[in-house]
Amino acid sequence: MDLIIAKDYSDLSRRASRIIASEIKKKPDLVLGLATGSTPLGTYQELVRLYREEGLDFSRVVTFNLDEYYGISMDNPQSYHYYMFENFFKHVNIKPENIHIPDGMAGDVEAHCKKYDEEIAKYGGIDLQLLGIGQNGHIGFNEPGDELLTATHLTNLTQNTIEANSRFFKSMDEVPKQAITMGLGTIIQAKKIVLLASGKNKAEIMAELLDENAVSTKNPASFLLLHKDVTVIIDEEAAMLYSSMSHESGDGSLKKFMLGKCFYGHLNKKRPSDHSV
Ligand SMILES: N[C@@H]1[C@@H](O)[C@H](O)[C@@H](COP(=O)(O)O)O[C@@H]1O
Repeated sequence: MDLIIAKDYSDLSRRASRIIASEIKKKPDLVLGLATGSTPLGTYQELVRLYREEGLDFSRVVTFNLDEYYGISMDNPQSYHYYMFENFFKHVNIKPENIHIPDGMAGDVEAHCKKYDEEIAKYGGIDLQLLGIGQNGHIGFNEPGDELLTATHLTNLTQNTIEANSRFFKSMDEVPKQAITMGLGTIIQAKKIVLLASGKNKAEIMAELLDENAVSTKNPASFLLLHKDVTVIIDEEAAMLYSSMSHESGDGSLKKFMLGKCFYGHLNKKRPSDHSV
């Protein structure tokens, strides 16, 4: 796992978009896994800018979104369909037939989920998966619990997630209580993963993820520690607890981060104390 500590949200968004752009240039028919929430918004804006100003070509890119609320239709402004079209798809030259998002109104959910995974497999799996993280460690809508499911499935949202996501809705009652999400297996099979976290409200979960070096179903994102190509990009606010804990280790080294390398992106150089494994 590589860790990049970006200066702020704009820096984080630029860095994430550059990684995605470089993968598209290497493989124009990239299979791109996409996330929603507020964190990737800046990344989408940057990608749109790269399309407009630098001709980044999405015409052969295939996308699969991580998740969708269950019980709301795609024209509902709170749906992830709506979000993706408004914030990204309608601004670039992606082909509608190359866009895949779980259907929140699917009648036979089980069959729909199965088909979603089959479709991903048909394209040879996801090349690059973009991820945000919930304050409770959820990725997609894989919530902490006693077990985590591997395949795409219908899931119940935890109270913590319902509360966190209620900021996008008029009232708590309107927040869907269920969602369709890719499973941990689908996510972890992506060839490359980029996880983004921004802001103080992600500091605790990021410290837990980066400092503990342990895998637990209580923190679904911890399974990313097992993946060989994960880049975590966080801004200084989200790194707040992680950095200070590490710096308090005495010699100023980021010694707890043993599984990969830490890179202070905005300083434009590796710190002498950084670990590379
Ligand atoms: N299902 C999405 C996740 O994929 C996302 O990572 C999370 C964090 O959202 P935000 O970036 O707004 O903090 O929100 C939702 O629950």
